[in-house]
Amino acid sequence: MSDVKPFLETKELAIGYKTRSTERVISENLNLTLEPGQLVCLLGSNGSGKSTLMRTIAGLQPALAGVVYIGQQPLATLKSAELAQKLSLVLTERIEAGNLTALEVITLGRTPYTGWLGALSSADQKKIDEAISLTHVEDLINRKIHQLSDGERQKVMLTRALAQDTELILLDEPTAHLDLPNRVEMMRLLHTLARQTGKAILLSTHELDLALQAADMLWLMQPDGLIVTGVPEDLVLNGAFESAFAKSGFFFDKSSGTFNIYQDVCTHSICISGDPMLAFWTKRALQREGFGVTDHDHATYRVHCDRQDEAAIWQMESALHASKYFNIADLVSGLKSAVK
Ligand SMILES: Nc1ncnc2c1ncn2[C@@H]1O[C@H](COP(=O)(O)OP(=O)(O)OP(=O)(O)O)[C@@H](O)[C@H]1O
Repeated sequence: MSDVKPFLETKELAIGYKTRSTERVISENLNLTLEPGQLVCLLGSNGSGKSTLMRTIAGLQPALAGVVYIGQQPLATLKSAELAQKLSLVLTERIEAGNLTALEVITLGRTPYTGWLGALSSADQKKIDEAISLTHVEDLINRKIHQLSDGERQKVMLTRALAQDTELILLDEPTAHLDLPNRVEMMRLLHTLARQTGKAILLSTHELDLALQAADMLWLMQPDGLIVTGVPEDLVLNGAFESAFAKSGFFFDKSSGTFNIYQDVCTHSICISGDPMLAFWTKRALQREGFGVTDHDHATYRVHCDRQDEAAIWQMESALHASKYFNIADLVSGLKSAVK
């Protein structure tokens, strides 16, 4: 047991929606902890309850049962100004920022310390400058918020949360509007931030691959409403990761860490050997074409891939054929004619 005091803890928490006559429980008996310096990714399929959990932890909607502790204090006992000094929340939705510039929005992050009309102290200014330099938004700060792209605005909202300087940062789908390089950069930034600043960061995301690489812990919302937590690699090896996204038509390949589409596998198995990177992409192409791929070299067809003088070469062999190919497209055509 770790004796580190968590920044966030839930005890027997139930989340969901209640009207006068109905109660819809999304998930219950949740005992979750988030420790200093941790980056935790909350994953789950559409409608599994990620936003509901985020909103409940942030105090935007009531828990159906149980308690959320922020620091060591029950959330329900914290005044909103106190909460704003402990927890910042970045949502994906477009914010109504009127005619404000990015810098003005970032500066609003200091409101819990200065009050609405409070003047910025040099300490406030320092926090703002640090946040801007951490997220590299120097070129955006003088632009109006409504003139920024979704991805640019997302970065500004993260900067505002950093300026707010809370122990706990919650982000609902922070990579939703970003292109691939910016998604990778955002995850890397959040990971580094958690490490460098000791803040605890919880984010919900559909970026399974990036979450597997960047998160210290995953909180996996399962289709049955349970949340399984653990180090990403443990959850892959024990099958929890795969079952959180169980759906017919695809499967999670533990050996490559990728989701693959199921194909109708034809009766012919191909043994692939040779250069590991060439073999990886060759396997992908052959599986897409419906070939079974095996490690056994007594398979009817064997493909050996190699590099000679920088060029890639595929040698295909069977009892009846032996051919050389210089790209995957030709190899696939060759195999298709060979098995006819
Ligand atoms: N205001 C509401 N009242 C009743 N049910 C709701 C309400 N908002 C969401 N739900 C339901 O609660 C469940 C969880 O929704 P939630 O938005 O938390 O899922 P999510 O994991 O964030 O989904 P997504 O990945 O699609 O964003 C869904 O079945 C949804 O239909």
